[in-house]
Amino acid sequence: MLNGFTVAIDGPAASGKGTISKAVARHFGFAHLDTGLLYRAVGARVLDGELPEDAARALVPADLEDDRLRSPEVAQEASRVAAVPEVRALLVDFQRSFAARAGGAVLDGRDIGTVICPDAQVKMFVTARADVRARRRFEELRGKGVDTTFEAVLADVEARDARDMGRADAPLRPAPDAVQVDTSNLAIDAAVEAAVALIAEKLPARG
Ligand SMILES: Nc1ncnc2c1ncn2[C@@H]1O[C@H](COP(=O)(O)OP(=O)(O)O)[C@@H](O)[C@H]1O
Ligand SMILES: Nc1ccn([C@@H]2O[C@H](COP(=O)(O)OP(=O)(O)O)[C@@H](O)[C@H]2O)c(=O)n1
Repeated sequence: MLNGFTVAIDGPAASGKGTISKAVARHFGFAHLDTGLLYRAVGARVLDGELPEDAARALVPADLEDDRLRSPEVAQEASRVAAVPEVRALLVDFQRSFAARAGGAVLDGRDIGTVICPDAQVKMFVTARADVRARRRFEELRGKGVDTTFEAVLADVEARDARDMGRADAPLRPAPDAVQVDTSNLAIDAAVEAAVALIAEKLPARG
């Protein structure tokens, strides 16, 4: 009954998209796709010497399991390859098929509500101040043993935001019908509750 029910969650780097997406997927039993991983996997292949378009064409599911994908170096390369229209075009079908799967789906990224799933039943645009996002990502990376500084993480976040908002193809911006949630002063539980309430309102009546 929920076939094709899609939740689109977009926003800048480390705003909390993934955290909210995972939690609502668990809550409603939806499948979840972190679309950033696709661009990160292309970026990782490019760091290994492939050309962006070849890398996007060669992508296989196992690429998404690579431990390196969460590193700041791969994040930077991901935002570079994400500005290449051919790369974006090669990733569209996979994302749309995922969105159409049985049982409902939540996809998080930059252009889900604007380009990939413009007809999504629920659209959220998650934001937070850059210093707050960088602080959270810094703590997360430090927890994983990555050797970095708050300043370096802030620079990464700001550089990627600028590139993601400034590109011509599918720039990062809220869809006109997206509900904007600023998590700067919102705990994870409260952010998840807001998302759950929003989705519950739009779910088709059961029974
Ligand atoms: N509302 C919040 N309050 C505090 N920390 C948060 C909140 N949302 C996410 N985080 C933390 O911030 C980091 C980035 O969140 P994540 O969901 O990975 O962001 P994104 O998917 O947008 O990059 C994670 O370590 C996560 O646990
Ligand atoms: N739908 C998407 C998802 C990610 N991306 C790109 O991929 C990069 C990494 O995305 P991500 O979601 O994994 O990054 P974080 O927000 O987790 O830091 C972003 O900076 C974007 O350049 C995109 O262009 N479109």
